[in-house]
Amino acid sequence: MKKVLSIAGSDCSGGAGIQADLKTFSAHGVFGMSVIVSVVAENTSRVIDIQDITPDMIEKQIDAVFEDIEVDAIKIGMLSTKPCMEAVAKKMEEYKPKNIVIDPVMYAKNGCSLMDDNSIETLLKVVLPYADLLTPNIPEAEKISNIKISNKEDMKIAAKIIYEMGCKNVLIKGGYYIENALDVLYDGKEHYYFETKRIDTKNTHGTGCTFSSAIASNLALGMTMPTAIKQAKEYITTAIEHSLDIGKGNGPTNHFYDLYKNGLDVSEDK
Ligand SMILES: Nc1ncnc2c1ncn2[C@@H]1O[C@H](COP(=O)(O)OP(=O)(O)O)[C@@H](O)[C@H]1O
Ligand SMILES: Cc1ncc(COP(=O)(O)OP(=O)(O)O)c(N)n1
Repeated sequence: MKKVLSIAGSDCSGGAGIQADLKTFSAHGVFGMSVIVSVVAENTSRVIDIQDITPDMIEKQIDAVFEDIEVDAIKIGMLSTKPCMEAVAKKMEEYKPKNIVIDPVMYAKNGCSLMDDNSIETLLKVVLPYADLLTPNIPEAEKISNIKISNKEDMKIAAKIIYEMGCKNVLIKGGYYIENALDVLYDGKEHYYFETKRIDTKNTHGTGCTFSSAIASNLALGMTMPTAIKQAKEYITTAIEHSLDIGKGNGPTNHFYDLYKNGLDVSEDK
């Protein structure tokens, strides 16, 4: 069984962060592991508070995984402060794992900040170079590239600017902000486009976490980058199409729709 690690924050309401990552790993048939970087008191409507795990404890969690288990891919999500970023980058340098997908989480969909604004330089200089794939959404890509993104052409330009900062591939996700759900990949040579119709739903909590974890799972399973993204795009689109009206705000996506769509038989006399 392929083994995939999430290094991210915990969303107690279950739709985003570590919880979304582990559900996504299970839905892909890979063995999921987690290093918790921050504990976030949040739900489908708001972020109440954030408590970071100490850098020393982040490092020890990463050591505990790597001294024992071969890791086939990593998804890195919310890194709220400079010390958290430095701890994770130090361990990436030490263990040099393959297939690192980094979702540079800055804000939750409800607008609440998940990253200290003063840490962006550290994110770009210390963390970004470890990314086999960086997956910013439009506001994150605007912050990183320093350009305004309003259409596909802007996405292409921003992707090139971000690629030049040192990641191996960049995928700008246009789901929430561009008319169609268009994502643009740039690998240093070519642009690739992944496009679906925009699904009219408010229940999109955790889409970015789920998408990046699906890509990491697919890379662990041996797919090439474009194929891993194409398959993950199909997965996230289905998960959004069948998203769950749970909570009072933006409900979560449905990670196990494919598993349950025909009715899971849980009878005992089989
Ligand atoms: N309403 C939607 N309909 C279809 N696809 C969507 C929708 N919202 C997001 N997506 C897709 O979900 C994935 C995650 O993107 P996005 O929601 O922009 O990330 P984030 O959660 O980081 O803001 C992308 O493939 C994006 O195109
Ligand atoms: C703990 C934690 N990590 C990341 C996020 C942001 O997740 P994302 O997939 O971008 O989903 P939205 O917050 O935009 O719905 C989070 N909320 N919590």
